[in-house]
Amino acid sequence: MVRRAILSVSDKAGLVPFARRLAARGVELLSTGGTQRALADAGLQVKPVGEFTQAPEILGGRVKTLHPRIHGGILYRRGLAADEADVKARDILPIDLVVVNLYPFREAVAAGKSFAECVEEIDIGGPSMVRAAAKNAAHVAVLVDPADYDRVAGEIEQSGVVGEPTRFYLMRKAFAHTAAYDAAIAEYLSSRGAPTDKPRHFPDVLGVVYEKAQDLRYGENPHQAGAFYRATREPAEPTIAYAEVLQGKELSYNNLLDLEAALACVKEFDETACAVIKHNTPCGVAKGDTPAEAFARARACDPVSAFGGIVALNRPVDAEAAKELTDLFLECVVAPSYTPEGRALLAAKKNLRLLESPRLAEPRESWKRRPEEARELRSVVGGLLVMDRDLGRIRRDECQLMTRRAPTEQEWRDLLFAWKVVKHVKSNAIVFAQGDRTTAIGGGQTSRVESVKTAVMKAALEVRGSSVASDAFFPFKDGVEEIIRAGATAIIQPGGSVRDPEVVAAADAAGLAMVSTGMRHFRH
Ligand SMILES: NC(=O)c1ncn([C@@H]2O[C@H](COP(=O)(O)O)[C@@H](O)[C@H]2O)c1NC=O
Repeated sequence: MVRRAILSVSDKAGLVPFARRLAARGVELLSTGGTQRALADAGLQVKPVGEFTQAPEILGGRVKTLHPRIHGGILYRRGLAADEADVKARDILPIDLVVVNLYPFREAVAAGKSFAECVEEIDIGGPSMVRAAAKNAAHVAVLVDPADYDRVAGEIEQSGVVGEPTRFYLMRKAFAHTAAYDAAIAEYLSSRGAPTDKPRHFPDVLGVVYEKAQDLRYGENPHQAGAFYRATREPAEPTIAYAEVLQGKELSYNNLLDLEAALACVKEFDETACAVIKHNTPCGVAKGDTPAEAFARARACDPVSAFGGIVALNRPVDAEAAKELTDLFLECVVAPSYTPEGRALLAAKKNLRLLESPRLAEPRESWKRRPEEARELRSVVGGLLVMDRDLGRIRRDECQLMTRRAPTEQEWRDLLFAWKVVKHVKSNAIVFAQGDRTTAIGGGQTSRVESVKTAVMKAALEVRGSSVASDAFFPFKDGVEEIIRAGATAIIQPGGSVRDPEVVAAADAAGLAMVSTGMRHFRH
């Protein structure tokens, strides 16, 4: 029976209605300063912790619940003679429900508060109660997330107790909560040698705590088990990790990888755009006046590869786009939303996995990244490689002209389009583009010239007159010569090869325009 609850929360969302439901079931409420005031202001009967412990809050709130009457009441093993004798001898009353969420330490760091202010936001009493209650989950329920209030209140209303499955669910959640909290503190402290130091870009300790979103049928191949973990807090930018699955077969490991690649590619564009991905690399990218047109143009770049592809669109899918999409066998589609007609048409393709990522429709400026979201992690055996995500973008005025001839206006448009796409193609990467669409893509080859040849060999569209992006410099002039042979007229590339003079001479001899970005976009 839940007789007594302690409530001590920084995030007061949902607190009052929840406490009201507890009080209605006769649960005695104990609470700390701010939480107690919030409850009392709402007209609830609530006992201040200081009154319960006969020890007032001291040190400006640093010590409020750290008391044997609180921790004894939480931790004693109900029914164990020795513990029962202890609590009786010391007049310790049971606390069967602990409702706590912690000082907003991460928010203080994100807000750029001083070291001393951030340290003051390290919660001590809260995690102690959470850990105590979680340890004693055989007898006590612990709530760290307002999303769970309703479930717990419902159980207490039904039976007066919180059932064992819920208590153990809450126990797991509580330790994950304190682990993530402590990991954030460790990472913050290890990112500087002394309080006044400027934080290091990469901390000495990486606080990586992810929660399992789902077990996957298997990993990259059926003999490899797989699971998908996601950050405990949803990022502000569009992400596959928090996209809603509207229909279709279960997502696989490879689907998730490809969806991430598709999403990353369309996120480059503010205008209506579509990316078709196969094996984690684009096989067609295009802008269009409508989503339907963008998809049709992207698909046409490599219609053979588009079969079984993964598609991302950055505009709502309407009936017209849905008709185009259902015309082809696709594995997955992700878009910011679907019109009811679009949704109904796509529903006919039962296996097609349909995902909705509403943040795709929000302006790029609102995609504010926390530091950990600007990092990319990859594992090696026994280690993690960490780097900044490739968020590099180039403006036209940042490019340097390498050749005698400068690009025409149309070529500039095509070059900058191709440059946005080439970043997402596996290295060595070569992208031909013309008229806001890719006309040929060559990637994943072990030499640059091979990537050019692959692009041209596979081209389903006319490549003559295209402009070309290369993700890294040309080590030899052979790649450029192949581009010239294909009839392309302009090139954008990082520049910086010792053989740049030969490469430029080849381009000049053919009347090509070539610009350098000074930025490389390897993607291994
Ligand atoms: N010092 C303590 O004994 C203590 N006990 C609970 N807290 C925290 O105080 C916060 C609630 O404070 P208030 O009810 O005053 O708004 C909660 O985030 C809780 O985790 C404490 N604060 C910090 O350690």
